[in-house]
Amino acid sequence: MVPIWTLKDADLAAASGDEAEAVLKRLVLTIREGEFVAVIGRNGSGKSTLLRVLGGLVPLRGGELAVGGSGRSIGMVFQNPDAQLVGETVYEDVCFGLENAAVPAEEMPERARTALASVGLNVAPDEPVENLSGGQKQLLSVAGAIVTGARALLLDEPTAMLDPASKRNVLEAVCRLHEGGTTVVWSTQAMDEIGYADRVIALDGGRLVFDGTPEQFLYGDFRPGESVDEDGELLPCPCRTLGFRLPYPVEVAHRLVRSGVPLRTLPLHPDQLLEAVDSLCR
Ligand SMILES: Nc1ncnc2c1ncn2[C@@H]1O[C@H](COP(=O)(O)OP(=O)(O)OP(=O)(O)O)[C@@H](O)[C@H]1O
Repeated sequence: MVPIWTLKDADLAAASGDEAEAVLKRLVLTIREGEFVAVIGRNGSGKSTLLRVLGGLVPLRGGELAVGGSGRSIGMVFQNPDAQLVGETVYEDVCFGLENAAVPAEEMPERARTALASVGLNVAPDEPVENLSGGQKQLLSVAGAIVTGARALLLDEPTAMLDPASKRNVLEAVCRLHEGGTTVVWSTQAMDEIGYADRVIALDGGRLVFDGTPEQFLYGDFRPGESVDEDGELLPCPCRTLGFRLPYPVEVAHRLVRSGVPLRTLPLHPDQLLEAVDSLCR
């Protein structure tokens, strides 16, 4: 797969420039065409900064960033939608990116309608942006990022303000784009979202502390069908070691395995857990 972003020893200081304040520290990372990368970490760990660096919004202080392939055709969603919404109305805002991308005027209404529908933003196109709720603004900013058909998306906690149904709409819309080949970098605090990615990277104090698959992050070295010591701890895995909470279905799976239930798959989502339990009962 073609590399899109390659970071070598990337360093970035906070505004003070003090080494102790560094926000990215010697980061070595390559993100390739077609990947769906979930970026996780506590508040202040450097997730937004990393996305801004990849998006070319913040220059590095040290090290290198090479950008290739579809890294030049990106759609971005900022953590705070107010920092990115520019139109007075919903329609104007979602068309802004289309104008910049020189999309013919006659194509705009249909493309805008499709993008708004795909994230499930059900408001009138002439609704003033200032009347939208925080979550509706977040949906609008996701629609604005995907409307141009960008081949790479940088999404900074795009579901942080969304209700469960809207969160699902956005996840499904982004998963559909990923299935069509779009590269996705998605930062999140929500552990239940990382199972949609095919790669997880974890940051801690600006350093990369994990880089692997969701299964490795959530189940460590455990393999389906293996048994564990019933008196032992839950399965050791980077998610727990790094102090994050397991997603609920994964925690249930860990407990089932510890109780001697021979799960044949490693569920990441609630429906996969149901399927895994169902298959044991058949
Ligand atoms: N413009 C800025 N000026 C100075 N320091 C900054 C700036 N932006 C971020 N920082 C610092 O960089 C560090 C990483 O911040 P960043 O926003 O990247 O973290 P994050 O992981 O996205 O956090 P959160 O989950 O709270 O959004 C923090 O210590 C923060 O104080």
